[in-house]
Amino acid sequence: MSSGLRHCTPRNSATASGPRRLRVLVDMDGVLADFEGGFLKKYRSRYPSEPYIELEDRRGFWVSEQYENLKPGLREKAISIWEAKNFFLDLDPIEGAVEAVKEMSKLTNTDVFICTSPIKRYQYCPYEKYAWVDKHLGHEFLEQIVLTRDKTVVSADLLIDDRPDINGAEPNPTWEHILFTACHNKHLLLTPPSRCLLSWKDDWKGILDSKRSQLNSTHQ
Ligand SMILES: O=c1ccn([C@@H]2O[C@H](COP(=O)(O)O)[C@@H](O)[C@H]2O)c(=O)[nH]1
Ligand SMILES: [Mg+2]
Repeated sequence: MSSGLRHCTPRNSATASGPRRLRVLVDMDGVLADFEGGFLKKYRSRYPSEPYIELEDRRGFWVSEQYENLKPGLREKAISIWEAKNFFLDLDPIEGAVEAVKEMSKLTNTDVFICTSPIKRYQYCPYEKYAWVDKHLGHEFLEQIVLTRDKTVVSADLLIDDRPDINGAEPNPTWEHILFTACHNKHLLLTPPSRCLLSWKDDWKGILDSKRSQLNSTHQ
């Protein structure tokens, strides 16, 4: 006879039958898709007589701010590039990203989600982010997309993201932020215990393994 109590094991806890699953969020722009390279190419082609910033001179997450500082009025021109049709769809994959994410998703006890912030002008961007994932990672990855403007409310163990400051409604996100190196953040000094990935050639598996050990030791 049932006691009326539900004895359920939280899906994400270590159990006698095995370790808990690791959940990894992987950002899209600047981590999987080459936002900065794609922007510069289209900006220079659309505004050939305007000044521009070489990728090695990029500083700060906001492209629009650095362009506005370069010349007043360039903020709107910069924004017009990523608001245009096919901007997000045409982005090239970052070197090694597609292979790494496919490999990551095949690891045992690992769930990978693509966690990306769409722009608020939604005519093209959300559709094109889905289309990009379909094109480069395959149809099955469409199940793994999280579109949000606030990544702090998404629960996971790791977030691999090129944006240095990730804030939102949740002051204590569950994930550890792994800063993915990009042209705009490579000059920042990380203070331990903050960790980074220099590229997809870097030891991302080592980071997942260490997180897994950390979680399995604290949850036993
Ligand atoms: O100057 C900029 C640079 C980027 N953006 C937009 O921000 C998001 C970044 O998304 P992440 O998920 O954090 O990678 C993307 O939609 C860019 O278009 C911006 O608005 N202004
Ligand atoms: Mg990003």
